[in-house]
Amino acid sequence: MTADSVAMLDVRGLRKVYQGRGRSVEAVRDLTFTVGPGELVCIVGPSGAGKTTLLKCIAGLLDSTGGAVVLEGERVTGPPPGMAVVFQEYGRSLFPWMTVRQNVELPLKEKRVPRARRQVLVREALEAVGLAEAQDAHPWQLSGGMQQRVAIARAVAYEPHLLLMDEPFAAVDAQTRADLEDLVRSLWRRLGVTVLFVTHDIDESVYLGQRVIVLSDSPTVVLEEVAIDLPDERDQLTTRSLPRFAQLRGQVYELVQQAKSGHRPASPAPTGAGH
Ligand SMILES: Nc1ncnc2c1ncn2[C@@H]1O[C@H](COP(=O)(O)OP(=O)(O)OP(=O)(O)O)[C@@H](O)[C@H]1O
Repeated sequence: MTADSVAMLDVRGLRKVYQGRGRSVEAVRDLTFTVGPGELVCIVGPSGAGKTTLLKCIAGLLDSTGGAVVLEGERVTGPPPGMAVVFQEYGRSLFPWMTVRQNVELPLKEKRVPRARRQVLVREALEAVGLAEAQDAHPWQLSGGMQQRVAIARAVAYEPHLLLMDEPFAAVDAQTRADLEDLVRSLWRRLGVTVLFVTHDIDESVYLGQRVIVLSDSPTVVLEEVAIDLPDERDQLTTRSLPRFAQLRGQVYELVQQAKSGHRPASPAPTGAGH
């Protein structure tokens, strides 16, 4: 990103301390990073690193203790209109009593999109994820991978500026996962949406991302950012067998191992938030 371009997402000195009865847990210590418009950025980190905490703060679902999340120049203080989230638990994110079409349409009704436009957006989104035929089915009649595609269609139909994905493919089988990864890449390239994708899968982060942000263990800071200089045209077989893919995977793997053993960056990331 150039210095004068406006960040789509600006996370500045983010800190989150959970307060319990007589006990506090510092989950996120000091996170600073930006995501430019149209970028696809992956975040990896060891289990418990605070990835979900970070995403909830970005999505405005959780108040931070310090620092700021700024989306398109506006500080996030609650769920922002320009954002959609796809969670890991597709089973719980779709309403079982609604059809596929109704599930995809629901957020558009809440956004007060006129009926005719809603129909176009729903149809296009279901076509984009290959589920046009299943629009009258109920989620429980579909496989796990298909349900997750409905969740992706719902997010895409909403026309978000920023799409947040929280380990969205952790619960599907390997073959479905590969298909869904390709679906995300093709939607991203076609729609020009900005994507922030959280995963614990190192291969997935390298395959998908233009950039991988590696988090330390909790209390979390950014350990390192790795630029993924693989060709934009990616496919599961060719890309994953490139020597450069193996190098990048090795580099990210090494960083995640360091994170697990408690390694912190040599000089702390600038907080810009004065704490
Ligand atoms: N509501 C809560 N109250 C207290 N501590 C919490 C709460 N939620 C999370 N934590 C703690 O904050 C830290 C980060 O948790 P978080 O779930 O964000 O990590 P994660 O990277 O998403 O983990 P995983 O990869 O295992 O899903 C952990 O130490 C966790 O125990």
